[in-house]
Amino acid sequence: MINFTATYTDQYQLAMAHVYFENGQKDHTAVFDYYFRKLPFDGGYAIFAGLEDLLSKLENLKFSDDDLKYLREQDFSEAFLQYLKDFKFSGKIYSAQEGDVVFPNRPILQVEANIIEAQLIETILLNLLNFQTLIATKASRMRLVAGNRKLLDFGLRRAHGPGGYYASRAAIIGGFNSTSNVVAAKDFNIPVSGTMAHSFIQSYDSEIAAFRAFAEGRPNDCVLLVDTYNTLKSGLPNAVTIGKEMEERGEKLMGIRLDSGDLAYLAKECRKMLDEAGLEYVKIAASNQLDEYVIKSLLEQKAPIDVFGVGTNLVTGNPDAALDGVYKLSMSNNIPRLKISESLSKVTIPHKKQVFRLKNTNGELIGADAITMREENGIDRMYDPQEILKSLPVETCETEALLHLVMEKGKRTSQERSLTEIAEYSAKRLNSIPEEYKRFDNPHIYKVGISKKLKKEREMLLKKYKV
Ligand SMILES: Nc1ncnc2c1ncn2[C@@H]1O[C@H](COP(=O)(O)OP(=O)(O)OP(=O)(O)O)[C@@H](O)[C@H]1O
Ligand SMILES: O=P(O)(O)OC[C@H]1O[C@H](OP(=O)(O)OP(=O)(O)O)[C@H](O)[C@@H]1O
Ligand SMILES: O=C(O)c1cccnc1
Repeated sequence: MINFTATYTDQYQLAMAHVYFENGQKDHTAVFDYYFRKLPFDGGYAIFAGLEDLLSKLENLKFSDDDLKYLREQDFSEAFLQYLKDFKFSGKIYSAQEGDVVFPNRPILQVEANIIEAQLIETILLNLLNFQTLIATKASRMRLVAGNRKLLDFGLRRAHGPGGYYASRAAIIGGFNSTSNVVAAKDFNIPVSGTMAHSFIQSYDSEIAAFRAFAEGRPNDCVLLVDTYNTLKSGLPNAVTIGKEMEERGEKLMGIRLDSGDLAYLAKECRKMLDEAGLEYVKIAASNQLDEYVIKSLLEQKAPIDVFGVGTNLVTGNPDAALDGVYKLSMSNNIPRLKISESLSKVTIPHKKQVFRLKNTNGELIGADAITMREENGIDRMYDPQEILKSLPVETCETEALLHLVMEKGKRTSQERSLTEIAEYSAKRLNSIPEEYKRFDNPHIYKVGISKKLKKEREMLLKKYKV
């Protein structure tokens, strides 16, 4: 595993920090916002993931002796290297809760720290949050269509290198039940599960001999892969024989797995044959390049599949290579700052901020999050940050503040939440979002607006900096 020390950063962060240090600006303060601009998978929402992981790493972030030795060979002053020797993150973080449903162009997290610390944690923050949010979102789309059927993560072998470790964590947040990834299961306390490979069957002289050996060796989690030679003529009949042998020993065959061919047709035929043999309890698992669309289609075809094993399309976030999450400066030394762009959608929002989820008086979501200055009390109208003529009256809405203080003086403000707690919270939050935002085709666009005060501040700064 990679050693997460403070060199898990981009060189330009160190170069900028060096300059701040040499210019006597090391105690200048900064506020940065984390947000993304485009929802992945052309979907209507994203699931925020990676926060607990990030906080743990920030609590322990420092430059090792080895790091300092390496940096000494680069172009940094001795005084700066001495500063880095004692570096630790001692700032504040306000954040959405991990697992929450989030939308584009609104802060998900805000960092307040001295400028060097805030800058040096940018890369690790983006690296952890962007990837896990992408994968948790992908996983949640499969959970939406799979109903209460089991979803297993099979992705480690297809993942982008060690990214598979974090993909397995994020998959659980999105609603997967277990993983085949042993190291992630061990480290994150995830249920581990697995079946068998084709090689196991090939390595015996006959399929039935392989099945028998496995059933005898693993009677408690025996899932037989039935498609190595011929699913309906060989694999399934052999699995039935083994199932019956296990019954005679007072054991139960847990399942069979299909990994090729027409999964709906084969699952229906296998279910019939298993039921006719009195093996109604034997589960049917399916795998082979599954994703949310194939799972949805299989279930629409009424395929009697109990368990879906998903690898490639889960852990690579296919077809989206990355979440475009960014980290933008919104205040420097208590002065609000702005980044100008030709496109209003890319003009940043200055100030320390709060984000509110808006609900009607019955407590139902109205499909909008409002961004205010942090100290503002309530909001009566929210304004579209991009289309200046659009606004929405919200004075009668109930509001839920979404950004919470999660780190102060570089330490968590509350106990680390377990992955199970995060996954349960995420399911609850996703459940509260109306269906229109969750459909795959042309989902409703969730509204994000800014308060009048923030709008005015932004316009003032736009005037000041626009050339
Ligand atoms: N009934 C079905 N409806 C929709 N999609 C299906 C159905 N059955 C299988 N699929 C999906 O169709 C794709 C089939 O891919 P492919 O043709 O490579 O598989 P295959 O026929 O099993 O070949 P191989 O033996 O090389 O794995 C997979 O993504 C699979 O999950
Ligand atoms: O299709 P994915 O969603 O990526 O799921 C993972 C795949 O990995 C395994 O195949 P592989 O050919 O690597 O090994 P095997 O010989 O055990 O089938 C498994 O049988 C799945 O087909
Ligand atoms: O346990 C399995 O069946 C498994 C694990 C990893 C990849 N494919 C399948």
